[in-house]
Amino acid sequence: MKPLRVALLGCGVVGTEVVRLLNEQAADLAARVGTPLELVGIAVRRPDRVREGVDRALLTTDAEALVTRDDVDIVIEVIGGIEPARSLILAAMKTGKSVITANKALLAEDGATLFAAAREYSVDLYYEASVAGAIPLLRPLRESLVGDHVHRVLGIVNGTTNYILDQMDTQGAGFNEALEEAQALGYAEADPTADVEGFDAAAKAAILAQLAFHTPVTAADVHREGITEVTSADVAGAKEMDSVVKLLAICERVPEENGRNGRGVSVRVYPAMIPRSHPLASVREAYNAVFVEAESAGSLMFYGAGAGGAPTASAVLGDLVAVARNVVAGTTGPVEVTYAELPVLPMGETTTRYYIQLDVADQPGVLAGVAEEFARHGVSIKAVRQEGMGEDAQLVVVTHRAPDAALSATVEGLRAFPMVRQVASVMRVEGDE
Ligand SMILES: NC(=O)C1=CN([C@@H]2O[C@H](COP(=O)(O)OP(=O)(O)OC[C@H]3O[C@@H](n4cnc5c(N)ncnc54)[C@H](OP(=O)(O)O)[C@@H]3O)[C@@H](O)[C@H]2O)C=CC1
Ligand SMILES: N[C@@H](CC=O)C(=O)O
Repeated sequence: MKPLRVALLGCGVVGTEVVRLLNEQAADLAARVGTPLELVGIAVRRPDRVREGVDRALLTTDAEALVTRDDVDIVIEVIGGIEPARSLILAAMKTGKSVITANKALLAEDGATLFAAAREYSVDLYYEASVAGAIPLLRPLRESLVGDHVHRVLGIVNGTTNYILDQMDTQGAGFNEALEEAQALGYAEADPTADVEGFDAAAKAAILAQLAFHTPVTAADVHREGITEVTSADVAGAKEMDSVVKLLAICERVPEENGRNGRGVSVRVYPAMIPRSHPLASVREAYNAVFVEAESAGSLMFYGAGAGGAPTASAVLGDLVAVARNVVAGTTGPVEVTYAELPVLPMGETTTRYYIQLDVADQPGVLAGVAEEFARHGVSIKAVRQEGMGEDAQLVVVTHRAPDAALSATVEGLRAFPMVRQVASVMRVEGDE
């Protein structure tokens, strides 16, 4: 049978593993698709770079010429970033090629343009590898759960930051030392800012929210806080609470009194304390895990390798087989439909809980004064504990749920409170209700 011809854009951490799997599993892939898959070209920036196991004769720096070649059937994009990836994907689709991409940054910024093009040119756009690496997560959301009503998606979707926080928690490592290790292991993006400032997780949260709630969500809609401000004091404070700090991506419907769809969605990424008894607390190193809570299905957990060349290439190859089968059958798979126009609510309206550690002067009235500040903003205290005495006292306060704006206003008030020497740690609390 005539082989299906595949063009690869990018041959870095993920791309080299895609090439290896295509070569090593050629016979099995051909049997699964029903026809051989032939790699006909690989676009890179620096063709002279050493790439183990890659046939140099396939390399080109002219990516546009490669994707528009008449004899190419399927394009895999693992360059990353917005441009030239977007133009190349659009050029490929315009010339009738189905596309597989791992590019969460592009999907979260301008997925609507890509989905519209896929519809217009009747081609597939598959992107399982863009969220949580090897973990089959998008296809379950897009296909298996499409008949259900998803309430919440909560998870650890960035391997680099999970690795860093895990090293800080278990090894007492410093932030920079742990980041260097994550980079050496190939987890971190080329520019680690995307990981440690939460941009990578925010892009993934946007993709998850869009699929879960069938509503348009872009990275710009996501409330984002990274882990660069997480201190050893925060990690130690979490330990005292028998908790651990994790960078969480949270997508949830915000209920309204009598409504089913909710009055909107909340999509957010921030470091938060979760109890050690919570299943997400035991997600170590660069692993990812995601909970999906749906009306009929109940709670589902997806766990596995969320980053790295081989795991990500596994997801790319899964998409490749699915797309290749569609090409052989002369059809295309499901296309995203974002029919619900749910507003993404501002962070200030989202209800959260805070852990706050204060260095205070242990004088009569300090506790009453602190409690008064919480009351002034309508924030209810769940637990309070004092440690130390005299000049060296600390108050640890854990709140009940309150609008995030009220909680942060309380913290600002406490910073200005004369008997509070320092607000030593502020961390949101998730997962113990
Ligand atoms: N690494 C990971 O664990 C994961 C990555 N992803 C996503 O996969 C994608 C690829 O990531 P990764 O492999 O880590 O990235 P790398 O930086 O390792 O590789 C990028 C590749 O793209 C090539 N490239 C860059 N610009 C151009 C251009 N203008 N024209 C042609 N080729 C170009 C580079 O060429 P050259 O080699 O010559 O520099 C390189 O081969 C990204 O979208 C990323 O977000 C998704 C999940 C996990
Ligand atoms: N840098 C990302 C990898 C791909 O998504 C991560 O650390 O999770």
